[in-house]
Amino acid sequence: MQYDHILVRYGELTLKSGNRNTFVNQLKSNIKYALIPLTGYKVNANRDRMYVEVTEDADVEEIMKRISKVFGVHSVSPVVKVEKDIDQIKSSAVKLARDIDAPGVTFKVDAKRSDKGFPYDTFALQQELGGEILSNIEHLTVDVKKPGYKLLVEIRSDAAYLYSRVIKGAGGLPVGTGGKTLLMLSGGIDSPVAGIEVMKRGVTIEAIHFHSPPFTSEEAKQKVIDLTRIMAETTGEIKLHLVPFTDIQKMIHKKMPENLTMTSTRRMMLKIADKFARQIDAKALVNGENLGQVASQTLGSMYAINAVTNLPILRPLLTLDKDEIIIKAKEIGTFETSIQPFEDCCTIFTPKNPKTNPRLDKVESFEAGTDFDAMIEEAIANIETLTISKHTDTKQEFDELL
Ligand SMILES: Nc1ncnc2c1ncn2[C@@H]1O[C@H](COP(=O)(O)OP(=O)(O)OP(=O)(O)O)[C@@H](O)[C@H]1O
Repeated sequence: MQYDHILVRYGELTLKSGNRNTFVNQLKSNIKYALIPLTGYKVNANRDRMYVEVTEDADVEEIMKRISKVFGVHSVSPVVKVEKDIDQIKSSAVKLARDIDAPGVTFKVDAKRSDKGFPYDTFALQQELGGEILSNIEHLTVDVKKPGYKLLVEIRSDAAYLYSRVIKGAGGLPVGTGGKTLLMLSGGIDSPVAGIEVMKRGVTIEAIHFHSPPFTSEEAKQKVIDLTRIMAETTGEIKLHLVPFTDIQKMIHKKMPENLTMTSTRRMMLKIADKFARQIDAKALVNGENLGQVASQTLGSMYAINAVTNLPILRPLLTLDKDEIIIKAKEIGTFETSIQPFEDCCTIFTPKNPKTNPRLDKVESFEAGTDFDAMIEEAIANIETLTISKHTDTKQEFDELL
């Protein structure tokens, strides 16, 4: 069957009646971005739903797959649009039914009529179309209770729409409608998943990454670029801020007792993220922390680390098990990149026995002996910012260039 439109149903947008136009426009622009560089489509949006008109040579399956991954999309269906004329509707219904025709297959016609002026009510329409299909197609039989296929017909004000498939969308809200956050992005499994989770609620992210060359490699930096690129696939460009962290890490190791270096490292990262978030007008920080997973993520550690900021910290993975996070990382496509073995600055400087319940007053008094604030200012002044989109070179392409 040749489909001429893809019907896009909105998710929670229905709840946001006040800002509906803003939401719809943002979703439209996010969908257009997700479809680059495909051709053969035109996106038409109205307050209730979106129709993407597709030409005969368009790759309808790929277009649907991409749209279904955009946050704010509840579901998509490939549809045939015809005039509200019973003969045209019948002929399209038969064509659709031919696609599912096979021995033993059952079906049911489900009609909806928002145009009450249409001469057939839903029951009569179902009868007409069911009868037409049965008399034209060899194998199909009707089963109204448990049909193998549903053939859906909607009679709306502008036209009639027919379809049989409903593909689940990503849900959530369109990215760009919920303010800005700063994601603390390591090269690990968790933080990219945390970023995607908050984007699902409509917020935009910029990412901040701490690296310590020459202790961390170019490959480790490229890995973070690759992760950002995957996150940017359906959501638009993401700014990635790379903070030179070597001097601060060296100083921490020189001045702090070994078992407090990890706590202090996290506090310095958070101080920088806090200051920088304010500069870019981000209203919250996001990280991939998970309660109890490692020494820095016990309640005691979080208390001592968190004390340096009063910005909200969003921790969307806080209560998940590692295997649940891995499933999500595989779904969004970051897992394979995250497990590449290039070391992060925290891994390299990890102390043998980090304190799992560090005392805040002790950490603060040790830190007070060093002018970390000046070093923090310097690190922020030397941040390198990259704008990453789905067109940014991947590590593989980057390697091929060398
Ligand atoms: N080098 C870094 N740059 C930016 N943020 C970082 C960095 N290292 C850690 N973080 C932040 O701190 C969080 C906890 O990091 P940690 O390495 O302790 O745990 P993790 O559970 O292994 O997380 P991940 O898998 O994201 O690395 C990360 O999820 C991330 O948000």
